[in-house]
Amino acid sequence: MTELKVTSKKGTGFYTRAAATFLRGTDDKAPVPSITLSGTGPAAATAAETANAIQKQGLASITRVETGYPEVGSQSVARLAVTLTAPWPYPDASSYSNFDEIVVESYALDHEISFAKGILEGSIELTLRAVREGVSHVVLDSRSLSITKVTGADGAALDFDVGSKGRRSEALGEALDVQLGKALDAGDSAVVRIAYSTAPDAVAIQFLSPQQTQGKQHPYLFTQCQAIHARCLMPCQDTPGVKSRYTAKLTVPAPLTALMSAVPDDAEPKEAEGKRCFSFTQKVPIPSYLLAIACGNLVARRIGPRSHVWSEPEAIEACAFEFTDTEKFLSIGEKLWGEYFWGIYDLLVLPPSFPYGGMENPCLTFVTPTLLAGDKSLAATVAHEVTHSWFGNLCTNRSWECFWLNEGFTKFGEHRIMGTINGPDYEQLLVRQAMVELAGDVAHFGPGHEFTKLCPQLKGVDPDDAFSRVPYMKGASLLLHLEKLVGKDRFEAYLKAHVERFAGECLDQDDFKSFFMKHFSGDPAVQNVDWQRWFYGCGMPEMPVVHSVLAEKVDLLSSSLIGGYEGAAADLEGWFPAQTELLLERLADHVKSGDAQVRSEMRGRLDGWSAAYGFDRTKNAELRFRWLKLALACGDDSRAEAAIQMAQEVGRMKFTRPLYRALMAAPGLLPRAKEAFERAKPSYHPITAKMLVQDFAKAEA
Ligand SMILES: CC/C=C\C/C=C\C[C@@H](O)/C=C/C=C/C=C\[C@@H](O)CCCC(=O)O
Ligand SMILES: [Zn+2]
Repeated sequence: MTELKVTSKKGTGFYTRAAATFLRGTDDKAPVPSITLSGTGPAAATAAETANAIQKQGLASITRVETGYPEVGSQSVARLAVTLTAPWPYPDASSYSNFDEIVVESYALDHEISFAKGILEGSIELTLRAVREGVSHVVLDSRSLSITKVTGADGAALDFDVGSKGRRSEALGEALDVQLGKALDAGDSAVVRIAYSTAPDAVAIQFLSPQQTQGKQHPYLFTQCQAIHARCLMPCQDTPGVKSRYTAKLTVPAPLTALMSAVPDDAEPKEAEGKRCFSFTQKVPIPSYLLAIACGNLVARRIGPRSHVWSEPEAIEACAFEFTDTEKFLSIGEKLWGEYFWGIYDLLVLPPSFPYGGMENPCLTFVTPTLLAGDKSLAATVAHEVTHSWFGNLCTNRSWECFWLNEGFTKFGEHRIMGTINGPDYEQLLVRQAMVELAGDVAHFGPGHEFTKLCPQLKGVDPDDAFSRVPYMKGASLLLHLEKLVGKDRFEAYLKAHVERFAGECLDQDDFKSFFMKHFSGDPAVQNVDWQRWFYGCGMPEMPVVHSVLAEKVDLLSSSLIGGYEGAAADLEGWFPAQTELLLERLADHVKSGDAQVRSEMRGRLDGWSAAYGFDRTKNAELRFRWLKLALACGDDSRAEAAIQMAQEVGRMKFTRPLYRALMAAPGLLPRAKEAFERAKPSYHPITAKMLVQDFAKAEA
């Protein structure tokens, strides 16, 4: 093991310089397994800061900072495990694009959707602006696109290559490098037009046959671009660090309707020769991950002054009923964070294979049909997506390494909106419930895992692999912590100022911190925030202090049930479904932390609980999912079929992945789970299928 030992009372700068000298002096083909930094100070913080500084200088990729910091003699030692790699040459860990030299200001899409071939065929015209002197090429992200022609503004062909200079990988796809035919000065514009078609197995797109839709008459298509799947749809700078305006023309078979994350140009499409042509404009610059397309037999109902809900005709009444609170969420958001910027706020309820609860596509949030509980009880997801109108869509994370700036702010905002409606005690209940779920995800990765950091490193990593509740709830925990330091009113004023400052821009954790510290400049309350630990520390964050009578009621009932009380329907009278969710989480925690005897005892009580509370009959997907997971954790094989059925019918990964994982973990059920997965695979969205293939590979390894 090659080791650098630095023993000093000096600070981070000293360590960083010493580590940098050491790294530069080594043969860069030989990996350096570890560097040990020892110091008499708080070595843990120093190690984390050093790792961050080394990374920021592009000297090395730090695989992990070990936690533990044992005492060696009188010193506490922090160990940095370092893998020496060539500095990352691109401005974003998840993109090959050279957006530090030239940016896409706007683009125009022109596509025909071919359901027969399972592809989109057409072109994109990019308007570029150089941001450096002498730029002669543009590098775009792409994945499996068939590119037929690349031309400039005058129609003359431009040279291009795909995946050259090692810019091709499983995680990032292939760089499309286009020569502009001249060197641009900073501020100069250029136009590039690319004719291409998408691949039939594009991960961003799911094509559904008529049989897979509710109406069974027409095909359906929808996209999911977050995090880095827009490159399967179009050559683009697929980084949240670049925002562009777009227009689009979509030609689809009649009588289908096309929708996009934009405002339709016309009330009705142009129709001719069995085809319909829709056009759209998104005049607010957005990052590539917010591009979205849907096409199917779709109808709309008005649900508010600026909102419609869209779905297949068979579900439209249920959808219109479920989402009537949308305008309430929007107007609370406006009070808290300022003007709603996007004109319309429509919802599209997708088929069950939609992989997420919701996706904040501007002007047209996509949501899962698992929100249709029939009693509006799961509409908090809409409050979440509405909150993205400010946090994420307007003030955007600069890269996926600071995804928490989208999701942590949004989770905080979602809870605040729901708390404004149902009271602060309810908000605290949601926080408590979300922290339980966060603990589950941290335990799943392991408490020292890179992905448990608020700002993880993602070089060479598929962001889908890093996705968890960490950016959501560790991020929201940081905001709750800061709010506690400065007080609620001052924090609310700060959030408004944050939106004003970063609207239309991108930010990372350093921008966030600088602005926060400037806003509260000189305030002693914020001088001791341990930013390093919040941003780069692994594992669970400090738990927000939660006082919730609603949550206490849950604790009381779960203790009674665990203690042998049989339960009665009246126990849950007047309860919010979120309380019942927490109850089921609590019971599952008890089972997971117990031994075989505990599992068997709890298994024996399941039928009684279901008789009392109707768990086996619930139509609420959140409750059904938790109930089935609890049953599997207890070793109750009699409910395995119901779990398999839910995992097969619902493609929302929040449910599908843990259900399969629970089945895989149950003694003897792995082959049955695998067989069920193989049968259902053709109906899953490609992202869900990809993640499940990985989950099964891990379980079988
Ligand atoms: C630190 C993590 C780094 C990068 C991840 C970035 C994107 C992850 C990618 O997998 C896409 C995520 C899309 C999420 C969309 C909606 C979620 O808020 C839904 C949450 C789960 C659910 O309710 O179903
Ligand atoms: Zn979100």
